[in-house]
Amino acid sequence: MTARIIDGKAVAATLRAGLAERVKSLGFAPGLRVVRVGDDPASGVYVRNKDRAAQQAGFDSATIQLPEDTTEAALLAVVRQLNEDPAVDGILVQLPLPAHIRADAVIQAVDPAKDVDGFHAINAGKLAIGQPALTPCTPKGVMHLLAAAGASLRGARAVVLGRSNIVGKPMAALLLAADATVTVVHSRTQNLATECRRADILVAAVGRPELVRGDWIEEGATVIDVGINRLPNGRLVGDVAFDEAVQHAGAITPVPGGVGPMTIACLLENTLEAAIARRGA
Ligand SMILES: Nc1nc2c(c(=O)[nH]1)N[C@@H](CN(C=O)c1ccc(C(=O)N[C@@H](CCC(=O)O)C(=O)O)cc1)CN2
Repeated sequence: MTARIIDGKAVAATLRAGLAERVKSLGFAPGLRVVRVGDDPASGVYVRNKDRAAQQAGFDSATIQLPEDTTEAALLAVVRQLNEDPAVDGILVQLPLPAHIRADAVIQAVDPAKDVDGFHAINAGKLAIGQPALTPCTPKGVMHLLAAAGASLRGARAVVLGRSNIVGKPMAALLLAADATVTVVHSRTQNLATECRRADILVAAVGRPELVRGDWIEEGATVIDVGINRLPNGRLVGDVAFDEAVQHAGAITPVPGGVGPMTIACLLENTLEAAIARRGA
């Protein structure tokens, strides 16, 4: 079997075009502010791409760039100012932050109504108990990809590889809400390969280049690769050994061009949702 490739760039472009149409009909431009601290080069690329995508879709978007030696107190003051600004609907603090800043303190300082990353404990808690919430962009993007691929989730065995607050845990909650039977596995799980082989739907989000081999994949399974790992030779690979996996999966996302573009499209979707909820539009 050779898997069908799930084209994240195309799905993201369609989602962004639909959002741009909805923004046009709003009569105001939803406000997004992305805060970047320091000079991490990958973050620089992601933040520029977010800003460009937001502006193209008609959002009022700007990046606030702060120096590497910004103190936690100074960053918290910026977040508080954005919380108070009525023109701002969505706030995102780009991660990773420099080591001297406690990321969690910053995440919990964002007004939950403007938390377009969906990382605040209020939004994470609502998602966990099945209430409407701003939902983390990457797992939300995965759900869009699964829908675009025609994956049927009800009663399917879904395995999430990774247990981060940003991807693994919210991913499991979203799949559970869609009636999948969900197992979360991680670096300490015994017999990872055997666990993964049980999956009809496998979401790999563990941050280990090409950890998932072809023989970890059930014939015909849908494989979503959230990993974005840069090898020393500069090549970008996922958490799944794509050339092997494509021989077993029924459908698979590539890296690049799979989940990554969806993360940005879903940030715009969250910002529009936050704007509508805040302004009663
Ligand atoms: N505050 C947040 N920080 C981070 C998040 C997040 O959701 N919120 N996620 C990641 C980075 N990220 C968005 O911020 C992100 C990563 C990758 C892509 C993407 O489009 N990747 C391309 C490849 C790009 C390349 O060449 O490097 C792809 O996969 O096709 C978008 C967004 C960590 N931080």
